Amino acid sequence: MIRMTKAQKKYGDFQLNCSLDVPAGSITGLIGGNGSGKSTTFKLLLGLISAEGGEIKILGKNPNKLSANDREKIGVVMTDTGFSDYLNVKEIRQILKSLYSTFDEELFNSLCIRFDLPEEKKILDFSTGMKAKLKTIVAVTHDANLLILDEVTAGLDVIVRNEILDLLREYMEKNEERNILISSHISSDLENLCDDIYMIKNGEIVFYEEVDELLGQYAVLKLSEEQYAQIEKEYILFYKKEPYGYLCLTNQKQYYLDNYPDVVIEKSTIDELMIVINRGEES
Ligand SMILES: Nc1ncnc2c1ncn2[C@@H]1O[C@H](COP(=O)(O)OP(=O)(O)OP(=O)(O)O)[C@@H](O)[C@H]1O
Repeated sequence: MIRMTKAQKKYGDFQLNCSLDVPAGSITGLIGGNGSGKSTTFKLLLGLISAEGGEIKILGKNPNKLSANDREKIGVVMTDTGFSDYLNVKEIRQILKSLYSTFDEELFNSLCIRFDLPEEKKILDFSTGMKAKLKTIVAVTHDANLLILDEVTAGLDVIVRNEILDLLREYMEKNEERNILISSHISSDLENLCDDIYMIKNGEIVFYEEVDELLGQYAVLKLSEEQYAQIEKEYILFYKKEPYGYLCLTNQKQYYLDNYPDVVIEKSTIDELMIVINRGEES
């Protein structure tokens, strides 16, 4: 559904050079710190900016060649796009009706009721959570095959975040050909939602793995200087110097459990993996 091969874009000192693949039927996460290139990647995919090199395919086409019909099949949430703040839900429903032949008004109405979105209040007076819910409802109510969601959960409390994640799971359950590409810097959101995760740093993909593998086989080892000097480093992917010694990321947790019973091996979350990868060195 999505294939980017060395897609390039330069802004001053920042150089994006991104390759990623999102097959149909999956939820893929793009994770990275501030300014790592997540939004730039999404803008390239949607043809909102043009690439300076590489190849980009979305729904099998170059983003600039997408027809209006193709665009109906893509649901989008971007941080800096959306409807005018002076519109209300009622007016937005009318716009969606004329914009999308596939707009599901019944679903839109029921989701607005479920998420307590008032009909007459201007978006200007919506809270951050209400705006995020509305943007997500818009993305999932025109029968899109693909959702591209940039930081849809940013700035939301844990309850609203979970409501939105549930909505995305329901969207996926309706059709096994659907898929989602979602970016976030809240990795726990992605851990509970995605099938696989790309990590982007300084415009380049530095890491890719399936979430089941990440949670099953990966671990962070906490080593003293002495332990670090002695340990087998073949299965250490990244390491990070700490005041007490080293944090090391491995994808062979069992090997270290079996062979180094004295080493502290933490059951790692994606947040911890991300810190070692982002702040550490490749082994
Ligand atoms: N239109 C632009 N003009 C100049 N520089 C830009 C422009 N858009 C993005 N950049 C730069 O490109 C880099 C990547 O930005 P991008 O918005 O893609 O990061 P991000 O990973 O989405 O960050 P965040 O999580 O903070 O939203 C940053 O250094 C940013 O300043």
